[in-house]
Amino acid sequence: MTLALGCIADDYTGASDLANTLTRAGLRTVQTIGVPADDLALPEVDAVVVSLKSRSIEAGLAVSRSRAAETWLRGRGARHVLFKICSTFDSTDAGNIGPVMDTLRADCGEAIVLVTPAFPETGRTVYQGNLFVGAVPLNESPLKDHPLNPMHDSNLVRVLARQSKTQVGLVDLATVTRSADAVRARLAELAGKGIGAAITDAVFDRDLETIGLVAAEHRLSVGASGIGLGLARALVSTGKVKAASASSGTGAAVGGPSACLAGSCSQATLQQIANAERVMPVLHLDPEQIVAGGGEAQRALAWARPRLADGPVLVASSATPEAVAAVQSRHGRDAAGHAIEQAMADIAEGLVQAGVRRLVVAGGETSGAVVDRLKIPGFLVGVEIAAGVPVLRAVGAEAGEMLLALKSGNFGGPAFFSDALGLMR
Ligand SMILES: Nc1ncnc2c1ncn2[C@@H]1O[C@H](COP(=O)(O)OP(=O)(O)OP(=O)(O)O)[C@@H](O)[C@H]1O
Ligand SMILES: O=C(O)[C@H](O)C(=O)CO
Repeated sequence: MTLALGCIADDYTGASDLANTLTRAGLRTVQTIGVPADDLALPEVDAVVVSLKSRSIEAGLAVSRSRAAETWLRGRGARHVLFKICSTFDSTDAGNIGPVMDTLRADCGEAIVLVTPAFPETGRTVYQGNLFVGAVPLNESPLKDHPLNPMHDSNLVRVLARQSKTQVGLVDLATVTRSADAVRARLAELAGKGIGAAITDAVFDRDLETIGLVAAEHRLSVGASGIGLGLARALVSTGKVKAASASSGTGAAVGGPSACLAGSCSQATLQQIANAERVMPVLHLDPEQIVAGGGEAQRALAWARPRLADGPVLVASSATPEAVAAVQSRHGRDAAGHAIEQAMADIAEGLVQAGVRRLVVAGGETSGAVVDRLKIPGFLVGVEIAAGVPVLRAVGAEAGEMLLALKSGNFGGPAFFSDALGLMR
């Protein structure tokens, strides 16, 4: 295997999102869970997205796991590595984007790293270094209430500078729209001043194509699916990769019972759950019972099992920012988050034991806990359900043939759960 592009994603939904984008841009792509075991049978691909559950863990651990992934990717020919972060730059001042970027940059000897979370397809744009979610700045968006990484500053030059050891500069939109050469010159100017990272403006896909052309000449970049799109288009347009047609289906039908799990507390997911209640049974978990070890997962499985024969069910821990804050104030943000993630994993394990082979999971951390518990080592990318969310076919899963959809909290349309199950046959 000689990779054209290696990617390290800091959560599983983000990895799935990026794998979807690369596939649709013509790169044969596979998503792995962690660094793959040597005996995992992977197809011949142009890109590998190594999924880590590293976004909200201690920075040192995030760095060591990212370095192991980088070593594996570069050992398989990846000249360029993309460190895939959230399009809403989910992180705190304690890390992890800055520390991981600093280490990967030192490892590959890169003078300066292009950084942009822009992903216009999902309404993420960057202007003068400020990240917008739709029409509002990041710090005025629902991401200000994120349970684990609340975002209170939309100026990413400031945000990254607080996390990184290097100085952080800006490549503004006027430079990006001027030309790739103008971007190259700006990067050289910044690097000449000892600046090691540059937040790069992007508002349209054409800006990402310019950025991707320049980024592909470097060894490392940091961003979301948007820069992935730019890199993929650059690899195809420069002839480094022969574009492959994206999957038109999800392969052989899997069948069997289906279920949905929602741990994301995003505004989008809350709306999607409310809409799902009109078409499938929905159980809302009690986070207090989960944290107290009150058998909430067992209660959920006892509720779900007799309903699976009649159709899909949805089990949700998701709650409003106010309710989440109340739970966190009583039990601590990390403790509450971890306990609920593990309860979701318990429920997923029980559902698979009950025969479920088609599973939709909402939330990156939630997906990480579920996929790890199901011991799924990798995924092939199927059809796109919504921007940033494909159907995934498990590779090497203990349970055998499975289809999953790992939905980023903020992604998907109002009827996402039904839409997903309709494509997961
Ligand atoms: N009712 C609740 N109270 C407190 N915390 C909760 C509750 N429900 C879920 N959580 C926690 O909130 C966090 C949600 O993070 P997760 O990454 O799963 O969703 P997300 O951030 O919306 O998704 P993405 O990262 O894909 O955008 C998890 O740690 C989860 O355990
Ligand atoms: O870039 C995004 O928003 C990705 O989908 C993600 O990282 C979700 O956790």
